Amino acid sequence: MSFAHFNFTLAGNPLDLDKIRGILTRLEDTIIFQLIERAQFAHNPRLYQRGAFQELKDLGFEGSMLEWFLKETEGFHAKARRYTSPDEYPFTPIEQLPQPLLKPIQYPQVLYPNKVNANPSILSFYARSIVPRITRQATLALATLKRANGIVGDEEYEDDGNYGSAGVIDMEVLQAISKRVHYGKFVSESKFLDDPAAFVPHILKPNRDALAALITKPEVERRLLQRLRKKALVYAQDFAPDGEPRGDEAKIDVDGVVELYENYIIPLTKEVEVDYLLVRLNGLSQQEIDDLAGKKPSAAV
Ligand SMILES: O=C(O)C(=O)C[C@]1(C(=O)O)C=C[C@@H](O)C=C1
Repeated sequence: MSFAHFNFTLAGNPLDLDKIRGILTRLEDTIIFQLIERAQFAHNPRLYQRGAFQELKDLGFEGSMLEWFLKETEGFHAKARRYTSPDEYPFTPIEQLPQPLLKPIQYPQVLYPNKVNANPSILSFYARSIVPRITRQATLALATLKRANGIVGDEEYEDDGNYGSAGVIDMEVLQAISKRVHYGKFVSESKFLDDPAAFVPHILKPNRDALAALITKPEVERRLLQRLRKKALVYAQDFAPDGEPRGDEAKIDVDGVVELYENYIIPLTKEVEVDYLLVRLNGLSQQEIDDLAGKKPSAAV
């Protein structure tokens, strides 16, 4: 017997909102720890620039080194059927990835069929805003070291040459953020089924702002940001051999982690929720839509 199909929701009702929020909370830990890992290295902007490495151009690859890492790694993961799971989304266009070698798993159809994919936005904000922010300390330390060793006037002070190490961590951060953001579809389906009549008119119109207002829960966001700051403060501590906190400089810019959630991860999750709702009635008959529009809410969320 295989339990693989339970993994993406840990069994039970996959649309239980508390359970989905539990998955989002667990992913906070993953994201914070991976950002701490990435913060050890300098910015290394060449990783994110298209065509920065002649070696890749010689291979006929036009994208950035990070995109190359993603394509190669996701190619391998695709063979192990990673992207057949409803909560896994590759950054490389799926048609450029190999077919799974393993037989597909028959996942229960929980989400309404859709093509919503926020990965291009995630990749762009991560490279443009997140990496420079969380690597600032490491980059400054590198510049100081280079200056102390007489390497002055070096424009590449943000570059420590650890492209492999930094890029591998980047991929892990990106995959965790992507999973988190695309869980918005499960959140959205759960909210929709809870009170379809509230959503149907705004989907038919369509009215993004009204849908965004329906899915937004300010108190949940407020508590999330509060919890995230506390977690980041604890995880960012260094410990002495006897287990006492050292009180040194934090291993990560805690404000940077909170801003990442506030300015990018939560807004993008909401965008995915709204985008998903906008296609939620596609292909349904008028009768089916009327039935949904006439349904009573099951419980307050
Ligand atoms: O928990 C929810 O209800 C969600 O929709 C998820 C989320 C989030 O990204 O964390 C997004 C929108 C809500 O305002 C609250 C939280």
